[in-house]
Amino acid sequence: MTTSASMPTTGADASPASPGLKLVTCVAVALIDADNRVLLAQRPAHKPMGGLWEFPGGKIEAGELPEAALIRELKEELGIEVPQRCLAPLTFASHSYETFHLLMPLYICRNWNGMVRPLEGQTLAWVRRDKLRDYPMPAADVPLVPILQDWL
Ligand SMILES: Nc1nc2c([nH]c(=O)n2[C@@H]2O[C@H](COP(=O)(O)OP(=O)(O)OP(=O)(O)O)[C@@H](O)[C@H]2O)c(=O)[nH]1
Repeated sequence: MTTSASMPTTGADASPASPGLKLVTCVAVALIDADNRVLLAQRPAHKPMGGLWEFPGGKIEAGELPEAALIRELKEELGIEVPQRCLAPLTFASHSYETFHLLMPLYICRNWNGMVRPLEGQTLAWVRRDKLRDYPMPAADVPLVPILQDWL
């Protein structure tokens, strides 16, 4: 089989052996600044997977399109306005956690309006390509990092 940099990756535990696992659809973005750095946000300590670093985004609500959900989350979390045309799909995560299966498209975006601010008290970091591995991430995100690094 031929592989490509943008080939989606599937978590090792994602298999039909996990029937009944709730499917959670979430959407996330790698925001890339003028210095080619990527924005990561640290999950608050009190939340599941607290302390890990993730791409900004969140759950898609019922009846919501993925891009609309992402635009909404970026406004709520970071105070930025992202035109839909500035969101380009990169890859996706499909990963079984213990209590749910996460399906998460990952977009990339280089252009937005406004200044990125941590509106939910989250810690933010602008991370260079070769430092991405220094930031512990949720298991679903681990296979996304080399795809993003190839692209950067
Ligand atoms: N935004 C985001 N979520 C991720 C990433 N990787 C990953 O496993 N997730 C998981 O996807 C789900 C995202 O939903 P969320 O951000 O709306 O949920 P949450 O647990 O932070 O809070 P909430 O349940 O109060 O809304 C969480 O379970 C989160 O751990 C990622 O890179 N970005």
